[in-house]
Amino acid sequence: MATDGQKVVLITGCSSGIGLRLAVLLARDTQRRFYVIATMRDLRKKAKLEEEAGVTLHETLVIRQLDVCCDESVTECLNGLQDRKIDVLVNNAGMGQIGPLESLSMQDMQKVFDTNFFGVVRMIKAVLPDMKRRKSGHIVVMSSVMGLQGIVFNDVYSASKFAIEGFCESLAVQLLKFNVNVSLIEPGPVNTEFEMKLMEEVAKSEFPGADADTVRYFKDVYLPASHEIFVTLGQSPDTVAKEVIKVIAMRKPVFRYLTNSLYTPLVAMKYADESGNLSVRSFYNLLFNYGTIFHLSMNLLKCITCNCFRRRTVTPS
Ligand SMILES: NC(=O)C1=CN([C@@H]2O[C@H](COP(=O)(O)OP(=O)(O)OC[C@H]3O[C@@H](n4cnc5c(N)ncnc54)[C@H](OP(=O)(O)O)[C@@H]3O)[C@@H](O)[C@H]2O)C=CC1
Ligand SMILES: CC1=C(/C=C/C(C)=C/C=C/C(C)=C/C=O)C(C)(C)CCC1
Repeated sequence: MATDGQKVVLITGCSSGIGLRLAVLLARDTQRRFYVIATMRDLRKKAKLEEEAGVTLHETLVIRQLDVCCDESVTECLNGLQDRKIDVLVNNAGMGQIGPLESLSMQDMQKVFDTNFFGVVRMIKAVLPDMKRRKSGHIVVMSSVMGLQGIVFNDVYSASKFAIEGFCESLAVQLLKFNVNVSLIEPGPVNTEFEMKLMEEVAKSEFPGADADTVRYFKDVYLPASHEIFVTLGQSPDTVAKEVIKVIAMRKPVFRYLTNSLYTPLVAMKYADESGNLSVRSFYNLLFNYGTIFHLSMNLLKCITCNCFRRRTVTPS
């Protein structure tokens, strides 16, 4: 049970990736500021979290079942909490989707919205009455740079994150009246199971309905470039989790938090030219026209981020 003064943090999607690492790092806080309710939809996947939680399990971390797409599961989980009290709700659960639009089924696209948009809406709707009554609370949402700037072949995933951005921007104003804060976290690529799950889907697909040129652009141009982005700019789930902890610990939390400064200029283009041409054409050129420059600049970034440039210039041979 949470002790006085401890913040109760409920996190969705803790079976892997950012959610798992956030749960573990919060539970291991040296000042024991947090009591973590780490949730996942399938408890058969809890072994990894249990292992990484170590001695914090049943102390500052408990594991509960919660599927963000299921009303009963959400109700049951919240009713099982002491006084239904949650200080911080972290909406982390989510799924990606890539590929030519023509080859994706409406059902699969709806699943993305059910998880990334309506899943978050369902969670917020469920905790709101208690937070409003207590006049305290913090709602954190794992959005994405793709909630601010669309990326080719990520049309529906990106739309689901844009949707949650609009929802949160609207809601945040009303909630301030009740002393409830809303924060959007905007990571760029993060090296979790996210990319692998996407590649598994791609490997299974025969791209029904998509023409040969589009499939070629997707497979031979987009996929290698995207992988390069993950390798060069990708953050670790720990890095993102630590940024989230900073936001959770703030007395006056910020509304929007970009975790990856290397990616920020790509998002900023949109605000530099309100016509949208700068970003649309730059992304087009980066993908289709400047293959060599793209490749070189990614390699340069890789060197800067891994620090080998500095080591080479500073360390005498
Ligand atoms: N990785 C990246 O590059 C980026 C990720 N993000 C966002 O970060 C969040 C976490 O992703 P990440 O850790 O990278 O990816 P992972 O795939 O490692 O983790 C996703 C988590 O969400 C869970 N989940 C999916 N659907 C549901 C559901 N219906 N109910 C409950 N849990 C569910 C998964 O559970 P299960 O194991 O059961 O499938 C898993 O625990 C997502 O919202 C994603 O959109 C944002 C920017 C970049
Ligand atoms: C920047 C960039 C690209 C890819 C970006 C990617 C792949 C970003 C992934 C972000 C993720 C995974 C967010 C999750 O929410 C392209 C189109 C290859 C080429 C042009 C420049």
